[in-house]
Amino acid sequence: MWNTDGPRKGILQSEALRQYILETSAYPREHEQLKEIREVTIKKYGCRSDIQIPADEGQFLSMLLKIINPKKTLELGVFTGYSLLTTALALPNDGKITAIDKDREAYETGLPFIIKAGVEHKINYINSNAISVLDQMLTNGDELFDFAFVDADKPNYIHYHERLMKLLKIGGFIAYDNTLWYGSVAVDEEKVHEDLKEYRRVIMNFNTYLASDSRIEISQISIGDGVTLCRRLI
Ligand SMILES: C[S@@+](CC[C@H](N)C(=O)[O-])C[C@H]1O[C@@H](n2cnc3c(N)ncnc32)[C@H](O)[C@@H]1O
Repeated sequence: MWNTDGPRKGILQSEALRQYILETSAYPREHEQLKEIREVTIKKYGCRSDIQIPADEGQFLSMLLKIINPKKTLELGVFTGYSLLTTALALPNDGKITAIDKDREAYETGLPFIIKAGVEHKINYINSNAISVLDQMLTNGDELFDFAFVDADKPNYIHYHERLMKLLKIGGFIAYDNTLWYGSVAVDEEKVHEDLKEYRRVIMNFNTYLASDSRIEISQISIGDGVTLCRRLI
């Protein structure tokens, strides 16, 4: 099925199928406070709310975390906290998440629901530019992470990856969001809407970069807007 208008015109992507997955399996099982974050985000940010991860991706992330059972995790790109609350709920009681974002107002929009869910004690929120925080962690020689979820500015993904290769334990995982860029990666550039072109190139370059990185194994998953899961081997 093809979208017929808007910035995703001509992109092979089934909105109907996506809606089916959300309504049949994701929304009926969505945690009450995740639903509240989703709704308050739509109310405050309108169309821009679609930068938060969708409910089905949240449930995938939650299951993945329960399998990995990490104690120390990192999130780059929090926005109003949908993926953050998902992670905090999935972590064991002694698990911690360091969450970095430069937009405090967005974080504070979702914070009342994180508090209501009773998991704020697992969160260390840092209101800053992610690259400078990672550089500071490298300088400090901080304890290594078991898991990282990356959903911040796409042009920095390669820079995040190089830092995370030093900040992640061997055997640890990184999940990169948006690695299919609304499906545009699979469409010829001339058919892609102008609004998607710049980051399409950035994401395609990043995907090629990851595919040739022998320090990791990877699996690219078509959920949400695409997630690439990496495991550090060396
Ligand atoms: C796609 S949104 C994150 C969505 C979030 N994971 C969720 O589930 O709602 C991207 C976020 O990255 C943040 N961001 C972008 N560039 C950043 C940077 N250089 N350092 C820190 N945060 C950044 C933005 O402020 C924005 O809140």
